[in-house]
Amino acid sequence: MTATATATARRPDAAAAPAEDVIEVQGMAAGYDGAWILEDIGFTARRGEVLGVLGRNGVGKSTLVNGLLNLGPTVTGRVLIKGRDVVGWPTHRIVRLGIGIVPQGRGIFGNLTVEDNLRLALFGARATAANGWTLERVYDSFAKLGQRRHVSASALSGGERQLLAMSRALLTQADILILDEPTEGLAPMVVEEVIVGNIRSLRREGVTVILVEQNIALALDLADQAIVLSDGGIVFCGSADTLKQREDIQNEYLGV
Ligand SMILES: Nc1ncnc2c1ncn2[C@@H]1O[C@H](COP(=O)(O)OP(=O)(O)OP(=O)(O)O)[C@@H](O)[C@H]1O
Repeated sequence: MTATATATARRPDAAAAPAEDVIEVQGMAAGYDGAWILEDIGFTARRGEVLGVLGRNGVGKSTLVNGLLNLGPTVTGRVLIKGRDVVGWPTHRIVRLGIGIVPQGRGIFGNLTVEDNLRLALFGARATAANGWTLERVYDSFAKLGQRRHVSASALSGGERQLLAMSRALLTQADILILDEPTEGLAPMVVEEVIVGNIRSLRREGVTVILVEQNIALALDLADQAIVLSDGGIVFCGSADTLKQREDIQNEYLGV
């Protein structure tokens, strides 16, 4: 049922940076209270690529990505982030390697302004080895946030909240960004205008994106590589282009 594979296909417009593996997972199990949700998980993600994490509701996608950061689930096996095995590390130490997460539900402070939300993220950032993200760069890259910097975050639209959450993660100096269902609850036009374009530009800048998505068409459009989870393991690991052609896998495991 499970499969471990390293997928290597790259899109022609992939970032020019060397395609080093920034995440390498081997024989990982993750679960809660002594019961494993996922076992024998193995995959790699390369710098500047989008990796889609797909599967039906409740299959363990959030458990997997939260496990990478030691954010709740119990994890065994090997989780190498930029070559360091982080299993057992506290989350704050893992984050310092340059990996950020935008959790499902976004995790922003509604009673603070947009700018205060961003400044809080900067406050916790590494003092050295910065990835170059500053408030000014956020406002340049995500113009909508610049226009609304003094507005309370609770007044933002769903798409703007998602941008704010992504920006907060980038300001912690992340160059690996985990997005857990970024399109959830957003209108199709907002998804297209706000999410798709910005994920593409992050990728062009060399940010590695781990994209957990229920919207399979969108994920396959954005992703270079994909893994599909089912029954506690990986049932597909390979290029998004291959998965696009595997209607059997899409039908059986993704309900397409
Ligand atoms: N904190 C927790 N404690 C115990 N069980 C949990 C916890 N979080 C999730 N689970 C269980 O782990 C399983 C996988 O949940 P998870 O949220 O990882 O799936 P998912 O694929 O992300 O689902 P969805 O697409 O609905 O967000 C579910 O059976 C869920 O009930």
